[in-house]
Amino acid sequence: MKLKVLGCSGGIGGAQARTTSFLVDEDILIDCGTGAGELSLDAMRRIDHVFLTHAHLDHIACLPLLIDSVGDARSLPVTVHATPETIRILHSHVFNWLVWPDFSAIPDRHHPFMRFQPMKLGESISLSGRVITALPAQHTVPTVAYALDSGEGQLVFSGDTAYCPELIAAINAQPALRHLIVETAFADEQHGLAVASRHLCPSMLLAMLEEVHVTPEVHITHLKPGADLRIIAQIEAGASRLKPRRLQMGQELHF
Ligand SMILES: Nc1ncnc2c1ncn2[C@@H]1O[C@@H]2COP(=O)(O)O[C@H]2[C@H]1O
Repeated sequence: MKLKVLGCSGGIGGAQARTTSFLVDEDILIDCGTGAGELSLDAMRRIDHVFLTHAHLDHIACLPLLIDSVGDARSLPVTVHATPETIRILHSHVFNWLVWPDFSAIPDRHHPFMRFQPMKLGESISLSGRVITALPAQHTVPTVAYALDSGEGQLVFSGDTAYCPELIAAINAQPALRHLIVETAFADEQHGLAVASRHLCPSMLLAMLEEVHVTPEVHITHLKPGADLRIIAQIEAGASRLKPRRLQMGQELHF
C-alpha cells in the first residue's frame, strides 16, 4: 500500500500548511482536512472511501466540498467510515441542510452521493485485501486512530490524541509495523493547552515512545503552525531511539 501526505499541519498559514488528509493508493482518504483540496478533480472522483478519525473541522473541512464536486460524476456513493458518534455529529452539525446539504439524501436516499458506514472501535474493514482497523485514541471529542495493513506490513496513524495507554498497546500488537504517524501538536511551553485540548507535546510524545516496543519509522504530524520548529527541536533533544522525523506534505510512505 502507498500513503501520500496531502496535508499534515495542525493549522493553516502558508503553502505547506494544509490540515490532515492522507491519500491511500488511489481510492481511500484518511481524514479530509484542507490537504484534500490539493487533489485534482479526476483524483477526487477516484475516492471511494473516506475514513474519519473524528469530526473536528481540521479533519473534515474538505469533505462537504469534495462530495459536492464529484457526486454527479460518480456512479457509486462515496462511503464515509466513522464511529456512530462522529457520524451523529456530522449529521447534526454539518450535513444538516443549514451548514451544508445532506448529501446522504441527494439526489435521493436510495442513490445518494455519500453514505455513512458506522465503524466500531476495534472493527476492521477489508478493501481488496487492504485492512483498516479503528484503534483507541483520546481527544476532546469521540475519536479513533487507524491501523492500515497491506498484508506485508502495517502503518498506524494516531489521529489527534492525548497520551493513551490503549493506543500504545495496540501499536505494540502490530507484528510488522513499518510506520507510525503520531501527532505532536504543541511545544512543551504549551503543556497546559496540550492537556486541555487532549494533544501531545514533545515530553509526552517521548514518554509514549519509551513504551513502544516495536521499531517503526516514526513520523510527527499535526504541528501547530508557528510552534513547529520548536516542537521538532524539543523532540530531537529527547534523542529517542526511534528517531522521530517530521512528516512532510507530499511525502509517500510504502508498507
Ligand atoms: N481549551 C481548549 N480546548 C480545546 N481546544 C482548544 C482550547 N483552546 C484552544 N484550542 C484550540 O482549538 C483547536 C481545535 O482543534 P485541535 O484539537 O487540533 O486543536 C485545538 C487547539 O488548537
